Amino acid sequence: MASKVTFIGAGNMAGAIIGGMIESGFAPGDITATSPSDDVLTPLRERLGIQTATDNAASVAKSDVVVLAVKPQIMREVCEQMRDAVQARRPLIVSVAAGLPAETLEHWLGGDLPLVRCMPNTPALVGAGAAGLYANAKVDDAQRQLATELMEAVGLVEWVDDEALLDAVTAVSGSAPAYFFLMFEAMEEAGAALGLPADTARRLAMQTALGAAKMALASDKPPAELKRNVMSPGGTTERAIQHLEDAGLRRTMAEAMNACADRAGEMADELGKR
Ligand SMILES: NC(=O)C1=CN([C@@H]2O[C@H](COP(=O)(O)OP(=O)(O)OC[C@H]3O[C@@H](n4cnc5c(N)ncnc54)[C@H](O)[C@@H]3O)[C@@H](O)[C@H]2O)C=CC1
Ligand SMILES: O=C(O)[C@@H]1CCC=N1
Repeated sequence: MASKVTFIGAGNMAGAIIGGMIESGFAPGDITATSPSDDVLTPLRERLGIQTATDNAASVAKSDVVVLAVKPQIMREVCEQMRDAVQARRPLIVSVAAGLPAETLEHWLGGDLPLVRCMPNTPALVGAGAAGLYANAKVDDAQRQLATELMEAVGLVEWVDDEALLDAVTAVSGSAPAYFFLMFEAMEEAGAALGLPADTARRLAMQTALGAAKMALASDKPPAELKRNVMSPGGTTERAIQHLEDAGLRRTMAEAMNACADRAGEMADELGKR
C-alpha cells in the first residue's frame, strides 16, 4: 500500500513539494495538507485534488509520514497540540523548518520518534528542487528510503551525517533561489537601462541562467573553466567579470551565506529551547 503523507502547513514550501510530488506521479489521494484556514486549503484541493483538513491531530492519526511545514515560530505550539496523536501513530516525521534541531522537535512531539530534518527549496514546485536531509538515530533504512523517495520526487537529494551542516545547506540551496531571483531583478533593471524592453531582458537573463546551470551540470569541467571559455581575451566578458571581481562579489557572497547560516543557528537558539 502506498504511504499516506500529511503536510502540517499548506504554504509556499508545502505547496511546492506537493505540486512536485503529484507532477512526478504520487497519487493525490495519498496526500493531505492541513491549515487552520480553508482559504489556503480550497485552492490546493481544487487545483491538485489532494485531501485537506483543518484538524492536525486527526490527519496525523491516518499518516505514515508527517511533514512539518509551518513557520518555525509556531512549530512548538503545533507540535505540542498533536503530540498525543503522533505518539499513538508513531509516523516518520519530516521537518522542513529552518533552524529547529531534530532533538527539540522530537521532544516537543513527546520523544523517541524517527525524525528526518530536511532543508528543501521552492524550485521543488517544478521538479528542480535541491534538498539536504539529516536522519536521527531512530530512522531505519526503510524510512530513510521513504524520505529519499519523497524528496527525490521533486529534485536532488543530498544526505548529511552532521546535523549542523543543514545550516550550510540552508545557505547554499534552501535560501539560494532568492539570491538568483535578486540577480534576475538586477539584470532586468540593467538590461532595461541599456535600452532593452524589460520583459525581453528578463527572459534573456532567465534563459541564460537555466542554460548555464544545465551546461555546468552536464559538463565534467569546473565552473572556473566554463567561465574562462566565455571570456575572450580583451573581450566583453573579461571586462564584466573583472568588474564583478573588483566589486567584491566573492566576498559579498561569502558574507551573505555566512549571515544566512548564522541566522539558522540563532533561530535554533531563539526557538529551540526545550
Ligand atoms: N519558503 C521557502 O523557500 C522555504 C521554507 N522552509 C521552511 O518551510 C516552513 C514553511 O515556510 P513557508 O511555506 O515559506 O511558510 P508559509 O507561511 O507560506 O506557510 C505556512 C503555512 O502554515 C499554515 N499554518 C499556520 N498555522 C498552522 C497550524 N496551527 N496548523 C497547520 N498549519 C498551519 C499557514 O496557513 C500556512 O499555510 C518554514 O518552517 C520554513 O523554515 C524551508 C526551506 C525553504
Ligand atoms: O527564509 C527562511 O527562513 C526560509 C528557510 C529557507 C528559505 N526560506
